[in-house]
Order: sequence, then structure tokens, then C-alpha cells
Amino acid sequence: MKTAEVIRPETVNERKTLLKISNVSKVYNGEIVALTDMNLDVKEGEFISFVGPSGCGKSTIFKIIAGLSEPTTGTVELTTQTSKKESLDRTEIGFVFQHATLLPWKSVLDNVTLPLELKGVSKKERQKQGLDVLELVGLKGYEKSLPRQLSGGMQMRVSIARALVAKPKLLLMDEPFGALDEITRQNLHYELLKIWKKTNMTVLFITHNVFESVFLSTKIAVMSARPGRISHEFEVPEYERNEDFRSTAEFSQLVGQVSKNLGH
Ligand SMILES: Nc1ncnc2c1ncn2[C@@H]1O[C@H](COP(=O)(O)OP(=O)(O)OP(=O)(O)O)[C@@H](O)[C@H]1O
Repeated sequence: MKTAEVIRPETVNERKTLLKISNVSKVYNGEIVALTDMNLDVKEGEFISFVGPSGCGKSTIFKIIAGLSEPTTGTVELTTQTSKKESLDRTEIGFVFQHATLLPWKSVLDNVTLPLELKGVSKKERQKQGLDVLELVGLKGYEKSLPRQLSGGMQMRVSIARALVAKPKLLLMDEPFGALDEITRQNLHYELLKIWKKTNMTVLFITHNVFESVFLSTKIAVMSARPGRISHEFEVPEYERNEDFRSTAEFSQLVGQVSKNLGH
């Protein structure tokens, strides 16, 4: 079994494991080997970014974690459950995609509360939880708006709110800010970090942007070219994430380290 090279700061994370990916491989149609021998331990409360070349299997591992696809070999365990034997409890996993994928005819509030409606939660309770989560993402007052009346960044906030409304333990974000302009993207970085701290969630985040991965994460998982596996893990020390952090020597050094190991 190949193991990833772990580049650690002095402090070692002692938190409980939330998700364990063990020797996962995925072969599509009996011929396309998307993942091979992938291993990763995710601790509660971590924010892990996945970076790697296009087609290395980042979305594939997210689909396996979410229970939307089965691994060909290996296991993904969320606390005590194993996706090989039974699907993960989806209510504990939220998913945010690159595009907001909102229903255009439904109001912001109705979009956000859709997962609760599907679970049969009463209208009164749905509205309460929906308004709470809209406040959390900074969209208080927009509950009656339609998606087309919002900017791309605001639509993404709605999409994040919809994923948060069911109070997931684990949030999977597949290039959520990839289609946004740089200023909106940076504003959302701060918002997302605030939400992450406030909710104590565990976040897994796919990005092609190394700067973004260093700014947001507690750990960066670098994946090799297809067939993908984790080739390096970088733990990011607990710097205060503010505008100054982006111009520090530590930030540039981490960006350099991660970039140097991409594509290996
Ligand atoms: N349903 C599928 N059937 C067949 N092949 C697939 C399927 N889904 C993904 N693949 C292939 O598996 C490989 C990994 O795809 P995946 O989308 O997981 O990569 P990725 O790292 O997320 O890519 P990108 O960064 O471009 O979004 C690619 O070669 C892709 O073409």
C-alpha cells in the first residue's frame, strides 16, 4: 500500500476521525481507472482542500463519500457506517456544486428549505430554520427574491444555505467558487470561514486554485494525475485568516510547497 507523504507543522491534530477513506479505487466501465489506492483520515472540524490535475478523480471521491457512487474496491466509513455495505446517512452530508443549481421558479426561502420539505418537516419549522440559515450566509431580507434577481455570489450563498439547512456534519464543496469573479470569491472565503467556525462542521473542498486552498484549509490533500490518489498532505498552521495573511511569507511559502508537488 502506498502512503502519502505527510508534511506536518509541530502541532499534531488529536481530534476524532469523522471519515476514513481506505484503499479506495474506482474503475468506470471496467476500463477507466479514476482512483487507485486512495487513503485519507478526516478529523472532526477539519477543512480539507483537494487539489490536483483535471480528471484525477476529485469529483469521483466526493460522489463516493456522498453515497452517490460505489467504490470498486476499498471502503469509506463515516463514523461507524461503511459505504460498501450500506449507503451513508445522506442527512449528515451536505453537497455544494460549482453551479448554484437553484429552482428558478421558487423563492430563495423555498429553495433553501427544499431538503427539509423532502424530509417532511412542517412549514412553520422549515421557515424558521430557513430564515436562520439565510441570516448565517448574510442573505437576511432576500427570502422572497427569485434566484434570477440575485448576483452569482448571492446565488452561491443560497446554494450553501440549502446545504446547511439540514445541519450536516460534513459539507462537500465541489469547486463552489470556480465560476465567480475574484472579488466575490474572496468575500465568500471570509463568509465560508465564519460559517465553518460557527457551525463546527467538517468541510471537504475541491479547488484548482492553490491560493484558495492555502487560505481556507487546515489541510491540503494533493492528488496525483489519473489514476488519482493522495500524493501529499500539507497541514496549514492556524494563522488568522485576514487580508494580511495573503501577503505573508508563510502564505507564499505554503503556496510554493503545494504548487511544487502538483502533478507528481
Ligand atoms: N460516470 C463516468 N463514466 C465514465 N468515466 C467517468 C465518469 N465520471 C468520471 N469519469 C472519468 O473518471 C476520471 C475522473 O473524473 P473526475 O470527474 O472524478 O475528475 P476531477 O478530478 O473531478 O476532474 P476535474 O478537475 O476536471 O473536474 C476522468 O477521466 C473522467 O473522465
